[in-house]
This record gives sequence, structure tokens and C-alpha cells, in this order.
Amino acid sequence: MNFSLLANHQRLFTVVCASFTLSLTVSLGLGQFKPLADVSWLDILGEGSVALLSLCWLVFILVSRPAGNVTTSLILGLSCFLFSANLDLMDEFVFYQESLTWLSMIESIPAGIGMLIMSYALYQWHQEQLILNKLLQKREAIFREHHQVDFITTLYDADYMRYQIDNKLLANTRPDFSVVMLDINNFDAFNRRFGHDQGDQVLREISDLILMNLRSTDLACRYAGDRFILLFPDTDITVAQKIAKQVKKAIANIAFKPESTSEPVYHDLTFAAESAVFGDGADNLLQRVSRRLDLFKQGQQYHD
Ligand SMILES: Nc1nc2c(ncn2[C@@H]2O[C@H](COP(=O)(O)OP(=O)(O)OP(=O)(O)O)[C@@H](O)[C@H]2O)c(=O)[nH]1
Repeated sequence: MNFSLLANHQRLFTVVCASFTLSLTVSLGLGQFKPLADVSWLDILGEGSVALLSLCWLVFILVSRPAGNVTTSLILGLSCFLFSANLDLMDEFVFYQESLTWLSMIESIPAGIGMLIMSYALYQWHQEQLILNKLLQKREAIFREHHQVDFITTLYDADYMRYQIDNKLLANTRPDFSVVMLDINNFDAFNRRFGHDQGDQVLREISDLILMNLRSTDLACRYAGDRFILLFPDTDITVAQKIAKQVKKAIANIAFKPESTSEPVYHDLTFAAESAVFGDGADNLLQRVSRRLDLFKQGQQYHD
């Protein structure tokens, strides 16, 4: 089991420990041990299993899930449940004086609250999973359909994009698609400042954001280095530019957190779009869009 995610959940780990310790302290502090003859070992087996399994579930959640609302709600809910389960278990070992019988009466209340919180967490988890499924569908198609995949970003590679463009050009007498080329600005400076591994991480995160902002019919590829190509079937250049602007905006608004610093880094993109025209081949269409992008980049440097 990989325990590295535990480091992200120190507060939640404290909540679990607090729930566990508090339940034991309350019952041991306020109760008195029963004579052994009164102890029901069968009940202990049943209630002990519930408490132990709740604890195991908590550990599994902490080592499996990233930090966030869903994880926090799951841990809070299950910690309440653990609190009740422990009190229930300790009831088998201790009894309370008349004045403290309320303790046995209220022991199931945290469990009820916990179940409510967990139900909310499971709903949120479901919503989160729907988004992840959407993203994975696009990635799954990559692995099922082809091996022409860039291993850093798991996007299609440039050869696959050329193959797709050529196929579309062959299939249609009137080409009806657009391509966009995107380039990350100042990526070399980022690499030099934070290192290649962090650069790879940025490429992966940007690829995820690109996929999130495309329609299911569009195709994203890593062209080379910090350049990406997007293919928009049945789409004119204005719509392609509009989607590219949305991708650019989404990326500009995400704070990347390189490992060596707490300072967020924001990335900007430059893009150029072209529509396929009669007589085009993949290579000259890609050259055209690449030349246009280079012109835009030179213009930017001139303005800088
Ligand atoms: N981390 C990482 N860096 C890469 C990869 N492939 C290319 N690069 C780096 O991408 C950078 C591209 O540099 P440039 O073409 O000068 O691009 P830039 O710094 O964004 O400059 P402008 O495009 O003019 O803004 C270089 O530092 C390459 O080493 C890769 O797979 N991973």
C-alpha cells in the first residue's frame, strides 16, 4: 500500500485520531469495568468488527484520495460513525452509573449524523466521477485506438494527427475542418527555473485542461516540445478560434504550483488557426498554421 498521500491529510488524520481517542476516553473515564462473566464475546466480535472495519475504511480513504471536499466529508462522516461504533463496543466492557445512562442512549446519534455527511460525500463523489469519466473517455479512446501516443502527456502524437488530417482531406472533396496550433509562452524559462520534471508536469496539466475544453468530436495532439495541435472536424475557423480562446483562458486562470515554491505560476498561450482548403495535404496545412503562429510570436516579442 502506498502511504504517500497520508502526508496531504494531516488535519483529517488528526480528526480520526481525535474521534478514536475521545470515544475511548469517554467510555473508560466515565464507565466501570464489567465482571468478565457479564461480557458477551459474541457482541464484542460483531461490534468490534464494525469499529475495526470503520477504522480500516478511514485509512483506505486517507491513503487513496486527494485532498478536497469529498475526502473531507467522507472522513468527517466516517469519524462520527467510528465514534459511535467505539462507544458501542466499549459498552460491552464497561457499564455506566444510573446518572450516566444518557451516554448509552446518545451513542447512536453521531453514527446517524455521520451517515448523513457520508451520503452528501457520496453524492459529491458521484459528481466528481462523472467529470473524471468524461476526461477518461477521451484518454481511453487513445489507448484503445492507437499506439501513436506521446508518453508524457498521453495525447496523440504528431504522426497520428497528420494521419487524421490526411484521411479527412482524402475523404472530402470540400475540406470542412480547422486546425489550431497552441504554443506555451516562455516555457524554456520555466524549465530552467523549476526543472524538466516540473516542465513535464505542466505539459500534463495543460493537456488535461485542453481535453476538458474540447468537444467530444475534437482531437488534441502534442505536436512537438511545448506545441499542441487541435483538430476541429466540421468546424469553421471562427468557431475553432473561439474554442482555442476558451482553452487559453482556462489555462491562464490556473495556478500551477511547482514543487520547489509555494508561489503560483500562471501560463499563457499563443495560438493560430487555419482552415483546410482544397488541395491541402497535412504537411502544408501544418506548415501554414505553424508559420502563422511564428508570426504571432514574433509580433509578441516585438511588443515586449
Ligand atoms: N519539460 C519538458 N520540456 C520540454 C520538452 N520538450 C521540449 N521542452 C522544452 O521546451 C522549451 C521550448 O523552448 P522555446 O521553443 O524557446 O519556447 P519558449 O521558451 O516557450 O519561448 P516562446 O515560445 O518564444 O515563448 C525548451 O526549453 C525545451 O527544452 C519536454 O518533453 N518536457
